[in-house]
Amino acid sequence: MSTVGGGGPGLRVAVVGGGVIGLTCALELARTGHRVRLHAADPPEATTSAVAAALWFPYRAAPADAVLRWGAVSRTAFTALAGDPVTGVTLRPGTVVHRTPEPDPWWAPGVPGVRPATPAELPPGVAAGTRCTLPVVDTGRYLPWLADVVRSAGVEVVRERVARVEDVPGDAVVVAAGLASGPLLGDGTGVPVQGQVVRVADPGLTGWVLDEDGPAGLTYVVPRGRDVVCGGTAVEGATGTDPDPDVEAAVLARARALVPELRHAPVLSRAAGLRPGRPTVRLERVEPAGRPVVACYGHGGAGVTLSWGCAADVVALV
Ligand SMILES: Cc1cc2nc3c(=O)[nH]c(=O)nc-3n(C[C@H](O)[C@H](O)[C@H](O)COP(=O)(O)OP(=O)(O)OC[C@H]3O[C@@H](n4cnc5c(N)ncnc54)[C@H](O)[C@@H]3O)c2cc1C
Repeated sequence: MSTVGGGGPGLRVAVVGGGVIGLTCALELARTGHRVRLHAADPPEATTSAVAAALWFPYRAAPADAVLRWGAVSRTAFTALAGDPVTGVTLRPGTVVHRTPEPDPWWAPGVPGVRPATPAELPPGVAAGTRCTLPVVDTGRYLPWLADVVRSAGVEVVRERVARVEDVPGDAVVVAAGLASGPLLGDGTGVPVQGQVVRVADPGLTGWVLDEDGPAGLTYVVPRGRDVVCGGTAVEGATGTDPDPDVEAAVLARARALVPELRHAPVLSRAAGLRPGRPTVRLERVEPAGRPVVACYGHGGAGVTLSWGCAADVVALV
């Protein structure tokens, strides 16, 4: 066994992908004692992960039972990180809006303290909702922090685009390259789900609002202290990543209708990204004979939400 990366005496493990999934897998593998090299085509700030709001919420990810399990592990991890401001993670109360009565949301078993929203906690014109406190991950701060922790754990980071998994050196390979993972593994079931956000100045909001089924489309408002992320869109099959001014105007109008305090908040920045959609998250050992290849991708609109739970399973599979 030759040496790849820094760290302990375990296997030489290559991780392909340096978004939230690849970084978290690399960290957990290094902490377990493996010698890890991370191959990433782009820096963290140029990934889909950097576009995410990111509220802990299991949006557009399946299967439900595994998603709840991965989500619960991640929620615990983020709750611990929220104690340290440098991580960019905070715990914030908020309301999930229900356009039709939903007394027991499917995701609620993973979240303690879930209760029906009181009328005062509901946005204008909304009849029902669920109230809870969830992690909010400011990816603009979290990803650089995570990348630093990854390097400190002895992971060697290589900025390169992998063309073939077969060519990647190592005793085991983890494919965690988001939308690019399917093509690397001959899996054609992935689909981009384009999402656009606009970030405005935070007028001092205390809570987030999520309206998945709004009459005019998906809407969320996620305050992060230095800004508020307003979204969003979910366009299956669209591949553009340039923010569209008309879409932005519509997103802002919906966000301001839900949270009138945003009416005069100036726009600070904007972004669009491609969620790695897939019928189900793929987390399995795909080449049991010979060296292990572990697939970890297809997290849809919940990659941040599932990151720590999926990384724990990846470690077990490696
Ligand atoms: C508008 C929007 C809002 C969102 N909001 C949330 C939210 O609130 N909560 C939440 O949990 N999730 C949210 N998401 C979803 C979340 O962003 C994704 O699920 C997550 O970023 C997927 O992470 P990933 O690491 O798999 O992929 P990515 O972040 O896309 O990273 C892929 C990595 O692989 C690398 N790569 C690709 N091809 C290769 C190759 N051939 N060789 C080497 N490296 C390669 C890339 O350079 C990159 O480093 C949102 C997404 C969008 C677009």
